Amino acid sequence: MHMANLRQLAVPAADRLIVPLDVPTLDAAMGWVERLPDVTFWKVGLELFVGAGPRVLTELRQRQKQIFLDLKLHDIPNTVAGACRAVDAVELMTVHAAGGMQMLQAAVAAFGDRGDRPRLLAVSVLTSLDARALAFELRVPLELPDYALQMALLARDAGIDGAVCSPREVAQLREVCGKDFLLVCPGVRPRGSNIGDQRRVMTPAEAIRAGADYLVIGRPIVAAPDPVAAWQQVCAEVDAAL
Ligand SMILES: O=c1ccn([C@@H]2O[C@H](COP(=O)(O)O)[C@@H](O)[C@H]2O)c(=O)[nH]1
Repeated sequence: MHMANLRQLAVPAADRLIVPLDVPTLDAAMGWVERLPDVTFWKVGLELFVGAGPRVLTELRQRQKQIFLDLKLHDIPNTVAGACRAVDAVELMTVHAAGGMQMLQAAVAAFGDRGDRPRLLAVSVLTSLDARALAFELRVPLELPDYALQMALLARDAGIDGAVCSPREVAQLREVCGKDFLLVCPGVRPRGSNIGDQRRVMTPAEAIRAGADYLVIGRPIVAAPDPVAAWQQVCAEVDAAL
């Protein structure tokens, strides 16, 4: 199934949720996989990949889990292409749109027409940034939603399959980038939960209704007093929004 067609299909909520394994060791990661057996899609980010190495991908694969390798590659084109060539058997992986057209095209080209290639996502604007940081720290002379859109369009023009964006921008990106552009949203917080270091958040139901294909939800589930109940609650909220 082409992932971008999820919204047109009756895909249950659980298959649209990705839970990050933001832990330092393989044991800790596999502990979560056992504790939340209904989670089918796990995200491996920098902390776990640096701490546990590629073995974590093998372990997840052996358990028939889908994998989002979220390394947010951002380097010169040759280096990013080399890293992409080394990636095997993951469903999704990330590069930074801010790496520019040549870097994005190098990432796409690195996979060639490999049938098992991951869907490539470009991070548009990190969900931990707000308009003030974009303007006064990064000195980007565009409004944040416009910049996020430009980053997504750059990625799409480079042949990237989709973008990581805040739910706040997902409706606009969906409208402009089209129905087949995969949109994956972190920065999702059930009502009343702690936003932590996230800055541009919406609830799971709002994010799905706005056009997200997948939601990435970590701490509201894993830091909840009862993570299984928190997971089930998010699934119910998303199911009701579909
Ligand atoms: O813009 C981005 C890109 C990636 N992330 C990642 O998503 C999860 C979010 O975890 P929470 O605990 O739900 O905040 C985390 O692994 C980030 O690395 C993001 O938050 N924003």
